[in-house]
Amino acid sequence: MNPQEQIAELTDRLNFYNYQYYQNSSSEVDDFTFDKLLEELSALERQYPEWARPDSPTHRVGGTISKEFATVYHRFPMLSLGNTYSEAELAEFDVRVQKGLNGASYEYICELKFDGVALSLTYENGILTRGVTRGDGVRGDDITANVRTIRTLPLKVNGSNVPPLFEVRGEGFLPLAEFERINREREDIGEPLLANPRNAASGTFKQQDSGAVAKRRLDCYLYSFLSEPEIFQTHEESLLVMKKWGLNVSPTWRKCGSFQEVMAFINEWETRRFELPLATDGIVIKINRYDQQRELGYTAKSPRWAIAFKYKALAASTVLNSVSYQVGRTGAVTPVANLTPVLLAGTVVKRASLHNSNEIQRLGVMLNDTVFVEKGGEIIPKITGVDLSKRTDASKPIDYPSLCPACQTPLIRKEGEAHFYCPNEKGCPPQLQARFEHFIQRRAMNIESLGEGKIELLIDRGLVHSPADLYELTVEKLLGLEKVYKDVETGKTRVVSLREKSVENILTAIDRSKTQPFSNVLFALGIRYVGNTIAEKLTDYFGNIDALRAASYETLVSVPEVGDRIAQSVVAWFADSDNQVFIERLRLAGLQLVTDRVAVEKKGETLVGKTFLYTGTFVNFSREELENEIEAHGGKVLSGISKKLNYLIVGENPGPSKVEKATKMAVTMIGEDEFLAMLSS
Ligand SMILES: NC(=O)c1ccc[n+]([C@@H]2O[C@H](COP(=O)([O-])OP(=O)(O)OC[C@H]3O[C@@H](n4cnc5c(N)ncnc54)[C@H](O)[C@@H]3O)[C@@H](O)[C@H]2O)c1
Ligand SMILES: [Zn+2]
Repeated sequence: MNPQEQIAELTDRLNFYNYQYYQNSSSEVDDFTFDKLLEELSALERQYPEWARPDSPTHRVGGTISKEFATVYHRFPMLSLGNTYSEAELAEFDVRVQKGLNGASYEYICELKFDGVALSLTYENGILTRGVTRGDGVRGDDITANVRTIRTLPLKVNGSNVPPLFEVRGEGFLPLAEFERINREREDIGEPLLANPRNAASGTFKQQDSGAVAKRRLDCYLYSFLSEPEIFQTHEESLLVMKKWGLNVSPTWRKCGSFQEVMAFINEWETRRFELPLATDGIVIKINRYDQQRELGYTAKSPRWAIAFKYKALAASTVLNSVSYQVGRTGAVTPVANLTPVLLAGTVVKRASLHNSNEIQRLGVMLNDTVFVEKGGEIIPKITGVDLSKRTDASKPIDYPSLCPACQTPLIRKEGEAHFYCPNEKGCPPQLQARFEHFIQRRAMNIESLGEGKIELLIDRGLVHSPADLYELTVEKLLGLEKVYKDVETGKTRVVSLREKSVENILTAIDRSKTQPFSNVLFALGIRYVGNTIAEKLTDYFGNIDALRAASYETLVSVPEVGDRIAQSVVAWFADSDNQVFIERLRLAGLQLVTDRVAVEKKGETLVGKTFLYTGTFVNFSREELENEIEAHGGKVLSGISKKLNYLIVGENPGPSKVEKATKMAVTMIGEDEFLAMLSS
């Protein structure tokens, strides 16, 4: 390839990666590879400026705007950041700063580089009026409704000297715990897993249904303040005041007076960042004084007064000793790599996920190979490659089992799915155990006193085969049972024994589970693809198990959020005679198979993410109607005045103490008319 072709090829390729990344929230390559290719293109363009294409990604912010949202022009452009992975290049940046400031002294503010989605938020008269994505830097998508679902983002800012109009910028992200929760739930119902927290956050912010967005608890850290005229002298001052006004500023930033201090900050956070509740991919270094920022200025794509130092994904190399195969609740078989223990990002890694057999093939990994293990945003490290230079005759191909490792049933693979499955749903021990664990979890029947090995013990002794058997347990059957567990890895033993107190706890919890609402029972049944949310939708629609059982495929697909796959799965589940017996046994045991709640019909989303309390009487609504109206529009009714309350709706003859408390806590008070206007806004 000649340089012109090379430039064209790189331009097309990087534009494609950008498109996938910003438009479809998916990464075709890892960030390090992307950044290296961009650098390569940049170097070629410097050498052969005549071949640089007008659509080159080197001069432009990578994002795009979409048709699904209204387009908003930014008051101030939203730029990217220059980045580097090396200390030497960072030192060069420092030298450029020195020169640019003609020898004047300066300070840096170092912050973590949060790995999410850049957001611009506008406040008018203290009220959050607009949330916009970075887009192409000049204009972005208006995602105000979605941004309002972020609980830590104040809908109203209170404080002294708040300018009538200002903009704050920050990073919207999906906390790691939330990312893991969503993936556990997806795994539970057989949905494909979200790849990483950044892409998950990006995809979530772009959803049309802000009710669905609210269910994923997005969060946001703010790191920049803009107003005209400027009201601060330094970035530090802006961070302190934002914090004081209740805007969520991460406490991890530090002022650094020298390059050495910057390096110390970078080194300190290389491993500490894994303790943070969100994914980070580097450090952002910014000149503190605004006048010096102005003096240094901007390129077309990024400020000259700031730079990102990005951490290479932390990697270690170690030996793959064996592969274990875990069988999940749905029968899906997941290969797990057992490694020679190795230190990575401050923790000892002994295991890594291999996802599925495609992944083993893609990596070309063999037993006894030396492999690279990386820790990214996710908790479980992953194998990213094989060190072929260390491969010896000892390397042997991984024999993917054709039989279930637990029950020896031949595994099957459904078309279009990456996983192999054990089809022996009713007899495969790990599937059985996982079904029990699903049944007893808090969001289902809430019998968690059966956790930690106790269920295993009951299955082991043949006391329970189906969750319905739980309701026939007695003190006599349980008292005195004991089992010694030996950890294969550590050799340590653990005794699980059922004495009087734990037997009492178990039986009480089982008894109490009979009052769990129908939607919990429905979720507990473990019908594939019927997660918590779908169980609630089905409950709202059918109201009881008999109506659901009688429902045809056509009826089911007409239920909100129920698609083809779920409907098929529900029909198939009820057609199974064992499941019918199961339900009858649960009915006899006294479980709730009918709902007692009156479904609130959804009317709109104008109140999503907002919280309300009311006081007094109203012209258009009874109190109950008012509550229903709030919920029907996606809002939430709180039980008292707290920091979490956004609006107090004040009717006639309001309670003086509520009004007084709301005034003291600066809660926004609105009348019935304003509330009506909000409903339809
Ligand atoms: N893997 C892929 O396919 C692919 C494709 C496109 C881009 N990317 C990655 O994205 C990068 C380009 O994205 P970019 O233009 O958003 O640049 P960037 O993410 O490297 O840096 C700019 C962004 O950093 C964020 N940020 C986080 N913490 C911050 C803080 N404390 N202060 C200021 N900003 C902070 C802001 O959102 C800002 O817009 C590339 O370098 C690459 O690593 C990857
Ligand atoms: Zn099996």
